[in-house]
Amino acid sequence: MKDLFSGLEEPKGDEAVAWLNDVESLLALLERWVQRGWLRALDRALVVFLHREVPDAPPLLLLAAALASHQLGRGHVCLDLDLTLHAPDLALSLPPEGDDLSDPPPLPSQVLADVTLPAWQAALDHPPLVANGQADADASTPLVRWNSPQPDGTHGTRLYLRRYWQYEQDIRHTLQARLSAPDDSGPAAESLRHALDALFGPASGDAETLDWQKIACALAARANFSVITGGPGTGKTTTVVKLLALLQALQLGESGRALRIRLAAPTGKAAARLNESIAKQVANLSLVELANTGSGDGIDLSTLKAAIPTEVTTLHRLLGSRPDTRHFRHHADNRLALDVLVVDEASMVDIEMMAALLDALPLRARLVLLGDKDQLASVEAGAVLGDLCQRADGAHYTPATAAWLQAATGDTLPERYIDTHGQPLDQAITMLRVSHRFDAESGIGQLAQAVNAPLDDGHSPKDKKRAVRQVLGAAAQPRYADIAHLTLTDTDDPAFDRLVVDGNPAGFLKNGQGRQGRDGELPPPSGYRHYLDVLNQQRPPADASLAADKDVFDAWARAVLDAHSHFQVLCALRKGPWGVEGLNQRIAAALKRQGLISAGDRDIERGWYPGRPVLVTRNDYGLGLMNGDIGITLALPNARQPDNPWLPRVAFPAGDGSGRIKWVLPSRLQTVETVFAMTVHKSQGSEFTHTALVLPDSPNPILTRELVYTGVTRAKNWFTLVESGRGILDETVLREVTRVSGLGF
Ligand SMILES: Nc1ncnc2c1ncn2[C@@H]1O[C@H](COP(=O)(O)OP(=O)(O)OP(=O)(O)O)[C@@H](O)[C@H]1O
Repeated sequence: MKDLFSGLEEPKGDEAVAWLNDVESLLALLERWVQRGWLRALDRALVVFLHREVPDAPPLLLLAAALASHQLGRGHVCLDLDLTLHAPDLALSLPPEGDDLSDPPPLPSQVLADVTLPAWQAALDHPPLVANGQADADASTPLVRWNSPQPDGTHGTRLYLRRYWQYEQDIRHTLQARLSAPDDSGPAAESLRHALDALFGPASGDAETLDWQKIACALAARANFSVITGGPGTGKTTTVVKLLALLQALQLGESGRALRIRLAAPTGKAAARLNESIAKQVANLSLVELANTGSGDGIDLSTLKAAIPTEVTTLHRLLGSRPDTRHFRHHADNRLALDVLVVDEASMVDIEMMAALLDALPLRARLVLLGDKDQLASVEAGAVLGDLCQRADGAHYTPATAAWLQAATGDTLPERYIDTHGQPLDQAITMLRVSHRFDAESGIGQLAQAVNAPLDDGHSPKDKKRAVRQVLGAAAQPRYADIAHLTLTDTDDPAFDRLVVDGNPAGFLKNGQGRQGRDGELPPPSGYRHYLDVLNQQRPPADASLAADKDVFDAWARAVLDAHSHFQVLCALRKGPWGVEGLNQRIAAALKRQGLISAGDRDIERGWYPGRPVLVTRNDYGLGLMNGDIGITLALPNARQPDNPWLPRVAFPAGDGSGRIKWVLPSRLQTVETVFAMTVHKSQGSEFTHTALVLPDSPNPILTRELVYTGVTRAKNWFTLVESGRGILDETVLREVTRVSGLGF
């Protein structure tokens, strides 16, 4: 903590005024925070509004409101007063990204130095503005406080903006209703047994080699709410495809009418990726055994296969988002017409979306959430999947669940996963524990595991740092074939250019040559030169036109987009030399020096040029583009105006698994940014053949183990870790995200 803010000076002399004595002083303080980017203008505006509506609201209450509002922009659903008093400076966006640290306004730790928890709680006892969530939940105050008993007999307090408190309540109530649905609503264990054996093979009889995928499938078939969590390549998609086959087989066998199944993901990118992998898995799925079991009696194989959907939509589309309102077309009074909903990448679903989704889902419909609980949560407030999966490692199945699983799967659970005090939610969750993508030989898998390992009694911070360093090996002597580690001396270190242009194969064992993948030898790691070469080499002839030769241009765009997904630089921050803004410019300059892109300095900063990769940052339903989509700027031949050097269009994949390309005029793209570098947050749901994660040179609370884990697990075949400051990696892997919410179940 201390290190994070060591660059900030103490305020001098008359600065030590009583900021909390009157509202004017508080507003002046908030204004200084806003000017420095420590607080959002929106957070201060809330205080102005509350003060205008209720002039006698005490400054300490107004400060809490500003901080509670600010937490929403940083992923927390509410403000925990006690946690804030223990680490006040974490309540603001500090230290400001890429900002100079001199002449700072007072820090929250100074402002709150003399404030005690009882005094702050007393200030919130203000019925016109703050309702007590336990006693007068239906009041219409803008703020709600929730008191929770502490082990020492006192109570802690969380402060919510009402809307977010309501989301939390709604989610809790709906899930509780789903979890308390009668046990006999699903198929009986015996009728599942043959079908599960047909899909997964018979039980091994060895408790230590349990097939968790089979268990996940059984539990998800039993209840109308389930969560399947697991790291990369643990088989979430494989499991869900088999689950859908099983459910359809049971349904078709019983009634002849197929279930209405929908698949969704939070972003267009994640939807497209699931689309692709589901389509592949469905095509390869052998259903003969399933159709021959009692459950599938008389089912036509092709009918069964056709009843397993492969099309994946975004949650926004599924719920029917409407322009200019945060309300969806589907809600409690106009529910979705479906029987089963599978949501992939559920870690990215924020609390508002989860509340809307549960509201629109018929209670009888089955909901299956898939995701990696250890990944970074959504950028927006709430970490619903993480909250739900807090106990997933230990499983906590009751003896009754264990007996049911034994009957349904033939597997006997080891004692350590059985808990007589298991909660209803525990019975709905399965954690897949074996990666089929990364084996013990894979540095990417080992690094993800070492970074993700929690600190506990048997695993000290020192052990953890050592474990991570051991996987990385020495820079000149990598330990694993798929990982390289680059330590930069300064911002101009040419090693960085070598990485972004050519992928720095020299940093990998044997220059990345001769590695075998599932489908033969893997090409060595590449950098951005690869897609720019494809762009130049496969360009259609100058006399071709998009109107007349669409197939030719589509094939070109597909090849460029595919080549582009071979390499991606990820970083933690937006601002500063090691943030998106600084890196985008540096990478563009490096590519320009190599003659791979040609653009003036001004265009590189804010214009369009051939080869510019862009990321869509907000859903645009008019254009059919989703937040997270990546497009590449291409120059079309301009036969009508030969003296106009280029006709710019941005090519995006249609994202529906069809391989079609959308060609969009740059002027129609309102919310895009250059994406030579992308934040780890934005990269969620994507995967790149070679991923390079760049850590900044100074500490920042944004740097957490979840961030590094998410970055590492974006890599498919090659991963490069770039360190620009000493000790930052060590510090980062020890820091964990603590999302403040009341959704503990
Ligand atoms: N039980 C298994 N035995 C062998 N291979 C498997 C098994 N389960 C999955 N796989 C293979 O492992 C790879 C990853 O599986 P899958 O895509 O289902 O995992 P996932 O958890 O959905 O991955 P992601 O991290 O992409 O979300 C696939 O190639 C799949 O065929």
